[in-house]
Amino acid sequence: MIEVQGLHLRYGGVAALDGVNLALRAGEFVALLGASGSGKTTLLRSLAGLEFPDAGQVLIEGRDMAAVPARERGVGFVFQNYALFRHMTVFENIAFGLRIKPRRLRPGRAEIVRRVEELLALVRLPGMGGRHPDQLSGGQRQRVALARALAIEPRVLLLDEPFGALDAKVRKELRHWLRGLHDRLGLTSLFVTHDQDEALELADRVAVMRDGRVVQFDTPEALLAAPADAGVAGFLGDAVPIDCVVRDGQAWFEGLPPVAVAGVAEGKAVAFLRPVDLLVEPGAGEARVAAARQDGRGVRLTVETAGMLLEATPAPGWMPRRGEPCRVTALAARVFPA
Ligand SMILES: Nc1ncnc2c1ncn2[C@@H]1O[C@H](COP(=O)(O)OP(=O)(O)OP(=O)(O)O)[C@@H](O)[C@H]1O
Repeated sequence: MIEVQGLHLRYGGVAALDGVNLALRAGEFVALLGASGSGKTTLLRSLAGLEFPDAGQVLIEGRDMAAVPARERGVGFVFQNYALFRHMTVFENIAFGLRIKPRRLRPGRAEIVRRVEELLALVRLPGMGGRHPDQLSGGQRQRVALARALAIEPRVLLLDEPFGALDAKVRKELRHWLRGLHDRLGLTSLFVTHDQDEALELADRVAVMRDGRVVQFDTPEALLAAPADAGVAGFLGDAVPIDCVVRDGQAWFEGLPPVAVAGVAEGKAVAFLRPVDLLVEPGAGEARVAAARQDGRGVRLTVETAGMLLEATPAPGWMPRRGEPCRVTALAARVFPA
């Protein structure tokens, strides 16, 4: 559906894209995840036809986009803080998406009214067409921006941190709603975020970018279970890196029992452990409860062992008390040579 092959783009001395390869299937919702400056926005803008790569190819539905201008790519685009036209009403903002269509595809006036009403209903803002952007909440404004992007009936939707500026609760609501809309409309979507929770929760597959490249492209489950390298492991799943030594098929730690590892070279290594990987039981052991509190998700536990503070998971039914001695077992670890 969307194929990116060997994409390179330099800004002066900086390789913003350094050989990007990525292939999205029709109907997929893919998150593009990466640290600031890893090239996410540049990749999205290249797909939209707003940047021109130095080398490589972008194919959409098998067609090479090199000579296809942005407005003819059939791609809808939503940015973070998408500047709606402030002097225009919501209706006019959305209609703009239709009016910029090439002349031969541009609908007539009555059709535009009908389509805008339909889009307002779709983004759950019926009857709001007469308002100006400054009379809307941030979440409502982003939905207008989405309606404007959807006005051209794109097959492909590109979203660059569309909810980045909104508070956590609204953001969470909108992302689930967006995922539903994507499914209903049968879109193929690429969603930029630097929020791993957002990526892992929403996407069918996640492309992790670093230094202008896609370093791993996988399902959320596969990314968490088998990160491609230490960089990806450290970026995902709240994992903490802990030094260890690999010997006889096990990783040996200070202050933790060894964990079986397969296929890692013997010698110094670094293990990434998430809170769910560390099971803590009450009773005499090397570790101590450093902090424990209950919240809506269960018990949040921090243990101290060998001078390290580690977030961990308490054994079922146990409410740990601060200072209590305990034993920590690592259930799994992702280990890479140091
Ligand atoms: N117009 C530009 N001129 C010069 N350098 C640029 C330009 N746009 C981006 N860059 C550089 O290209 C690299 C990739 O930038 P890009 O905006 O694609 O990253 P990003 O992953 O989207 O970052 P963020 O999460 O901060 O938005 C960065 O090093 C950035 O400084």
